[in-house]
Amino acid sequence: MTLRKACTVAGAAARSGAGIQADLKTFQELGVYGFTAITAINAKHPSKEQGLFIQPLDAIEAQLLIMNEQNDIDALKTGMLFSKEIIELVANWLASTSIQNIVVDPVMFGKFGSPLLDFDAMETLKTKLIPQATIITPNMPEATYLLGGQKINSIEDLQDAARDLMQLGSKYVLVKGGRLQGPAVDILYDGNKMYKLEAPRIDTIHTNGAGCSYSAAITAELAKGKPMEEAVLNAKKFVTAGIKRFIPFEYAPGMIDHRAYKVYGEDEVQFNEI
Ligand SMILES: Nc1ncnc2c1ncn2[C@@H]1O[C@H](COP(=O)(O)OP(=O)(O)OP(=O)(O)O)[C@@H](O)[C@H]1O
Ligand SMILES: Cc1ncc(CO)c(N)n1
Repeated sequence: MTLRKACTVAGAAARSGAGIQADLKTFQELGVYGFTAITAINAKHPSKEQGLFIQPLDAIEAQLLIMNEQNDIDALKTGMLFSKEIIELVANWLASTSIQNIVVDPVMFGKFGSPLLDFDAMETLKTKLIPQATIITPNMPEATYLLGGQKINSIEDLQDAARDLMQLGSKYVLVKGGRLQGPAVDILYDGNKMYKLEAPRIDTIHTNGAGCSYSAAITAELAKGKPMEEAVLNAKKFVTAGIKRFIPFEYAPGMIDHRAYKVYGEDEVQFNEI
């Protein structure tokens, strides 16, 4: 069997729970080969004011060109892109390729609200990148910002947000309800059918990288040729297992364990059309 290739265009995260490192670990665990293009280095520490190092555009462009030299990328995800200029570069490059499966994780904030997207980049994200996406995977605050301030406080609000976000032009929308109370519910919508994914909530603060790894797992599954519904369900199982076996960190919330799915097997996730 040919080894499928998945690619991530995202920021590096020093603790490796989130960002490029999380993506690469996820690709490896799910059996696809991973390519990376690093847009920024996120190395925040409580004792340091600024730990975000944005990479020059020519460095990012060089990585994109190298990754796609053989024109054999099966699926690609974007994570932290930070600026209008980087989003434009990635969007223009994507339009020049024949990549079929494009997962856009519209990363805007770190776990505790540090900005990972420039305030003037939102419009470019919405008009240049998202229309090229096969699926977008916003969490609740990201969905709210993409929808110009629409509040999300319930599962019904997640459903409304999924419907409204379809207007931005992706083929599928996955709105993640990680910040709601109760079970961990996400909504998948294809413009026609709507699905609810539900996993038991795990009582932990160590969920760093859950979102990045979720979109990376969807990318890996799409690279293997899985249909979207199955790709999202497998990805949810992957991320739920990772949260369950979290890796605590001393002075800050720790991260998910990317090995968990392979080591301990899958967890119960309900997937129903609603
Ligand atoms: N405590 C938890 N127990 C079980 N599942 C959770 C928990 N917290 C989040 N999830 C699930 O993890 C996935 C990621 O969701 P979340 O909304 O936290 O994304 P995110 O904010 O983008 O994550 P991050 O910023 O940490 O990368 C979703 O499927 C969500 O339902
Ligand atoms: C580099 C990077 N990407 C994404 C996130 C969001 O979790 C983060 N904290 N850091």
